[in-house]
Amino acid sequence: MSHTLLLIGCGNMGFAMLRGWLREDPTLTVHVVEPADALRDRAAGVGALAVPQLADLPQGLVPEVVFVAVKPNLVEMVLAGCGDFAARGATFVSVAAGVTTAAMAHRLPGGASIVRCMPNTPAAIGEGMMVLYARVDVSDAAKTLVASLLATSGMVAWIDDEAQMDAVTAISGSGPAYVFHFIEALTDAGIALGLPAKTAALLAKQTVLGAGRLAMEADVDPATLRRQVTSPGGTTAAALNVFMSDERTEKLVAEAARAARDRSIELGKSN
Ligand SMILES: NC(=O)C1=CN([C@@H]2O[C@H](COP(=O)(O)OP(=O)(O)OC[C@H]3O[C@@H](n4cnc5c(N)ncnc54)[C@H](O)[C@@H]3O)[C@@H](O)[C@H]2O)C=CC1
Ligand SMILES: O=C(O)[C@@H]1CCC=N1
Repeated sequence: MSHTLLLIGCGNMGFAMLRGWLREDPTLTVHVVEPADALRDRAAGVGALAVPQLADLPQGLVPEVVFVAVKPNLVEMVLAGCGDFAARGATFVSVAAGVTTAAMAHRLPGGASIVRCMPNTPAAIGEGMMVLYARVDVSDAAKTLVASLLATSGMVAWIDDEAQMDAVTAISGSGPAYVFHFIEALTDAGIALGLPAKTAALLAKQTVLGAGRLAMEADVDPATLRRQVTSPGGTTAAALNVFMSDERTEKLVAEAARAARDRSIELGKSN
């Protein structure tokens, strides 16, 4: 069934979702509000109807879902201009890190239907991790619609405790950047060991892709998969001795995730 959506903010995350939606379902009508000319053109290029500001949208527009993908400090200001959509029954979905549904509700008419989502940028290729939290007053029909739309961007999971959203942000929201950083480091290591840059980059990317898919599809856990690569006294053991001595990697990753979680909490307090 065809749906009418509104996306406010079409930067990195907004466009990643938009591209996923329209690739999976070209019958969707997606209005976009995005002040930056080049980003509006990019949105129009994948089939959206893009305007610079809310006031430029068609009169009487009835979006079933309003996705808000602006920076956290702008969410409340944007929502303050969306009262008419709430009155027409829209469900609001914010992807902003840290911004609570209570802060959103504060800017919308009473009883507005509000969902919070923590997506990630692999949504652009239908491989996102889309984590959702709905306030108690969101109808089952609205939840089903939001989940089905976001399923076009990847895997959907619900949480029922909004406080967990800060941890979710630290793991899957920011997580792609950690993996990209690892790919950069593995590529640089390959180059340092004498591989041509293109070869090193290909090996690093395909290895991360293949390992991720195997971890997802295998019927054993990642620790078992790791052991299957590690011949006693072999090359992998030599490398893992570096990664694993003093639980170096675990400590580093835990510290990084804590920093992201703490920043998410701070972003919530400053709104
Ligand atoms: N980039 C990522 O991987 C993820 C980002 N998020 C969240 O998504 C939100 C957006 O982040 P990014 O896309 O990375 O930032 P971005 O800066 O790439 O995109 C924000 C967009 O909002 C536009 N904008 C500014 N004022 C506006 C207004 N009044 N009306 C409409 N659009 C306006 C900007 O021109 C910009 O294109 C943030 O709240 C962030 O916490 C969540 C998960 C992952
Ligand atoms: O860095 C950020 O704040 C956003 C939220 C999760 C990923 N990017």
